[in-house]
Amino acid sequence: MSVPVLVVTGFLGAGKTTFINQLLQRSEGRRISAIVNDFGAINIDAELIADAADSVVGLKNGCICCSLQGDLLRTLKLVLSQAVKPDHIVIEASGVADPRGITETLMDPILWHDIRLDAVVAVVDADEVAFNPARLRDELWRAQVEAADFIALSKTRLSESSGEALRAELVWLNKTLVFETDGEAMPIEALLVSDRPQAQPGQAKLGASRFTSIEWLSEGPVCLDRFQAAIDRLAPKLIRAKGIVNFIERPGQSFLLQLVGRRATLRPFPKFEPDCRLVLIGEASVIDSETAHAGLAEISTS
Ligand SMILES: Nc1nc2c(ncn2[C@@H]2O[C@H](COP(=O)(O)OP(=O)(O)OP(=O)(O)O)[C@@H](O)[C@H]2O)c(=O)[nH]1
Repeated sequence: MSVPVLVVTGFLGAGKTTFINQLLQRSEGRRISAIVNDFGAINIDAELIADAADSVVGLKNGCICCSLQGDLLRTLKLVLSQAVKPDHIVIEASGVADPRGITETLMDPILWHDIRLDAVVAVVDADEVAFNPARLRDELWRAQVEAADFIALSKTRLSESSGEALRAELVWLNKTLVFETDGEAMPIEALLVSDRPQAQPGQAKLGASRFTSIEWLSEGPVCLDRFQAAIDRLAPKLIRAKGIVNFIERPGQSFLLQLVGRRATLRPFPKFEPDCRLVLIGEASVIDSETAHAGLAEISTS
């Protein structure tokens, strides 16, 4: 019997990891292996999912829709070679991935008998679209939504906006299977088993080259005020940042930074990690590694 695969796609910071964690929590005893692709060289998402899934494999430093297609195949083989096969495999695509590259990989003959693409879910950040309606015209955003069988709307409760433009767009794109990620009625049965049409091979894919991912590592804790000031300065140039940091002022406690568009949060991280690591993602035309590192340099200066 082939193992069904659920692909979770969605723009940078849309809420894919959060959604997968919710799904895993409601999976009622199914054995689920997760494959998580972070665009940057540091795989924060794999760590955020680690406790909830049966097994988690992180694929980093590239994108599984293009440069890491081979790695995805090898990882799937590895997951399938476990003593006990999973009931389901969930793949979190990076936020820059065009899902068509992934669905094509899943049809590779070496996996034909072992897995079957079951469904594609696109997580859509309703708050971001309300704030930035131009996102509806973004080619990558559209490719992710168009490839999806289901749309999971995240952050629907963050703003007053009714999300009318978004809903109209989804109807126009013929996306009727829409649900809210933080709604009680997440359609687990539909998400973990469904029939789907074959993807059309040969369509041009929107690669990761539009975005750049910048890593920053620092040994030991940093100064909280300087860190916040640096993030504030860099935020307008970024689409996404995440990482684990710890501060001189809060010994023994690590914090998880999440920045999506204009929203940044810093929350206690359940594990203590002595060093700091951040991934910053932006449009390559807006930010480069040098500018980002210059912006972060002050944090580490004692
Ligand atoms: N209020 C609210 N916040 C959310 C929701 N979904 C996700 N978030 C927050 O949005 C931020 C990004 O969520 P993630 O789940 O890491 O997003 P992602 O799509 O995996 O991000 P990338 O892998 O970097 O593209 C985090 O701070 C989450 O806590 C939601 O439905 N409501």
